Amino acid sequence: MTSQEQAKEQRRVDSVVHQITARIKDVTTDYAKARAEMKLVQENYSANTSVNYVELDDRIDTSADLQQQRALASRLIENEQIIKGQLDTFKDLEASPYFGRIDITDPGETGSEKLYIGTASFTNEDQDFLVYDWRAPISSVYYNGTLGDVAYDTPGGQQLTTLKKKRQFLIAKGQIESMFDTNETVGDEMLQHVLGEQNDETMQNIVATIQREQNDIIRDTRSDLLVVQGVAGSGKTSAILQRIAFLLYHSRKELEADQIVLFSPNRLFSHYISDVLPSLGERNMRQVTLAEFLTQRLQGLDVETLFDRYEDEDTVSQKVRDTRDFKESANYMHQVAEYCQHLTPDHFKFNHIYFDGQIFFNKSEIESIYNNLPSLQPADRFLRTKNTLIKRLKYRIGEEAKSKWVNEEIDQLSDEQYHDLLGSKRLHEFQELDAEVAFIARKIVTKRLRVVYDAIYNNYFLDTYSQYADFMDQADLPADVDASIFRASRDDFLQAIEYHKCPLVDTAPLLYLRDILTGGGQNHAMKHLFVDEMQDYTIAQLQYLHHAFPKANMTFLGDSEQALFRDVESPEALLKKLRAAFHVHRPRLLKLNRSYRSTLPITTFAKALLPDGDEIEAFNRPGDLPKVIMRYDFDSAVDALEHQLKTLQATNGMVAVLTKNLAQAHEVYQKLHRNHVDVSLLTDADRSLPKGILVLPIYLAKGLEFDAVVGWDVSATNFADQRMTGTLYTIITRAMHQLVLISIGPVSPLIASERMPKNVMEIEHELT
Ligand SMILES: Nc1ncnc2c1ncn2[C@@H]1O[C@H](COP(=O)(O)OP(=O)(O)OP(=O)(O)O)[C@@H](O)[C@H]1O
Repeated sequence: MTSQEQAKEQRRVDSVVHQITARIKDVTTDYAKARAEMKLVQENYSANTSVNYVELDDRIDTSADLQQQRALASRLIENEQIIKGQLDTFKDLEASPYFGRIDITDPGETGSEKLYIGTASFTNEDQDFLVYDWRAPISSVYYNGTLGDVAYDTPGGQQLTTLKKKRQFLIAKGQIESMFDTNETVGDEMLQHVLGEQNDETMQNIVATIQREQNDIIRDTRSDLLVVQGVAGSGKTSAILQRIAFLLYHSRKELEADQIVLFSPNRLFSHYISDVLPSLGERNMRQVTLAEFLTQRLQGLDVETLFDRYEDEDTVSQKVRDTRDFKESANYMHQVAEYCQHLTPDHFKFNHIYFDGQIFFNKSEIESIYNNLPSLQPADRFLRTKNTLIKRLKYRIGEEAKSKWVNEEIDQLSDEQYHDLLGSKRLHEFQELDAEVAFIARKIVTKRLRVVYDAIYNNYFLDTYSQYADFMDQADLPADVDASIFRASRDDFLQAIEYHKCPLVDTAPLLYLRDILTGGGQNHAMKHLFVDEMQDYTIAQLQYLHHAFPKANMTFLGDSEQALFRDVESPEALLKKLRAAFHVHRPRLLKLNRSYRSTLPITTFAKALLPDGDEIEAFNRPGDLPKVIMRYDFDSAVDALEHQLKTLQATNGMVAVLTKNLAQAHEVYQKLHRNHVDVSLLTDADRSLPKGILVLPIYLAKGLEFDAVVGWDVSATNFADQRMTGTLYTIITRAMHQLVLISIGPVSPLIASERMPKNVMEIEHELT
């Protein structure tokens, strides 16, 4: 590229930046005005609330007034936020207005048109686009097309054009740092530059360098189930976030950020990705971990997490595993649904409803209400039972209101308490005093019997735990499941419930059963459901999520090779299972085989670990060979670790020691800490990554990446067989630039295998 050409492009950058700066000035003035207006309304609002609050007769007028002011305030807040958002976007554009240029010639035209593409659109006063948003229909030409004729989708249908030139820029602080012309989707020079950088504490957007196959995921608006199998570091998480930004842009009117939910692997991850959408001018979607979601739905129970399960995974027998596999299968969930559909009233596990230690509604009464209803769907019948109970409760409130104690209580009321009970009713609104007293009496009793109402409302009259145990008693077991082990798992469930705990394996079927019988638990407002690290979910859990968000399109992303503590499943087999379980219309499987995160030597090493690692395509970024260090006792292994950490820290920002489980993380952390090494131990409760050296179990590092990684104790004892391949592979692929593995005693057969070429690593034995 000639320097003349670069100077010409720089002049355009200067001109665009100049116009953006001018716009920032205008918008800053608008913002100041919006804030001043907002402040005025707020002051007015608080003055009104304080003056009239105690004057009873003014209450109603004031509240109407207040409501108006509240509405005005929320409009102003919204306005202020929009202006603030614009301002942030323009400030980002001012530093780096665009990253790409395409020259296109439309059919029938002779000359070509230059379009510049950036993170957001910018138009001048004549409404000419100086920068196109990366999500605009025309921008897909930049990501998808090689030079020549290309087609792109627009709301009006497919359009054709000829792509004459594609240019990439790296612009910082208004200066072009480098630019390249490329015929590829996005040229490798640019990627080399971006990927070679040190890790930031949070993830960055990748809009300037989105690859063609990632673009397919991002711009898919057709599929109702999109399953992405992507190797470690292939940009699955990045693709999710850019996809969300894309969907929000394309359905501005119909889709809000909080109608999108992302299930993320852990809380650290939630923090790690939190800056991406704001950097693209969008609000973050909702984020939840599976453990948080289940705990929220099973309030009062301490739900076992996947992390708890990993901790004692080594001790589980094959027979127990078979039972667990059954309970996590689509077949089991199907049996739950069938059971609920065919449940007869005499098999319902109704509970008495108690008040003050006495039975208030007897379960036989509840059963007979249910029994006398026509045979509808279980949930409808349950709802009607609930309504009948509420009616009966109201009747009993009416009766109770006539009793002596209530009258006595009314006599004891102070004026203020009396007014409070009247609520929105006004004094003397009743024609007769008796009516007013009767009203107050009902209020008193209603308040007293609130617990009964709550018990009905919250469906406490159905003992879902016993019901689920009853389901297990009649479940149809597959041949490989041992009846006595299954029976024991039923007893374990009931025993856990006694202690207010719930085994993870039972959560999805239990919730499913509860929802079908009681008609709750479905969120119809959610339009998109994303699951990252899908390989860590069971089919039963995914099926429950589909049930819980029935209107949501689903995007599931994962890497079957990163399944922790279990065997790998092919993506095709998984899609087949999902298809059968979900009854979707437009499923699609996409694969990402190119890995971007790690250097070539690290990816080559990781590939060699996997039986079908050849499918992984490494991005060619140079770096040191991974080091495997063997020591023969814990103390000398820690010495080696300390030494390595010192070296790694000199050239790397984020260094992590990754262990198989929390117990080992504790052990290493304590020893390092005692030796005065500045380290932090991360646990499930942590939400952000501190600076310096980190020690954490691998399951908390899922989805994350570090400049340098030390894999702790990759010995034959710790990583004994192929069931640990996924765990080891996940550890290795967290490293961007440097990787060290330390083994106490002989190294794992997974590393010392025939398949592993010796030239992919540097081995250091302890000299004894
Ligand atoms: N097109 C791209 N341009 C620039 N960087 C990219 C691109 N795709 C991926 N990356 C970078 O590669 C790294 C890995 O991406 P990401 O975390 O999205 O991968 P992943 O498939 O979710 O990984 P894993 O399954 O191993 O957690 C990140 O640093 C990301 O920024």
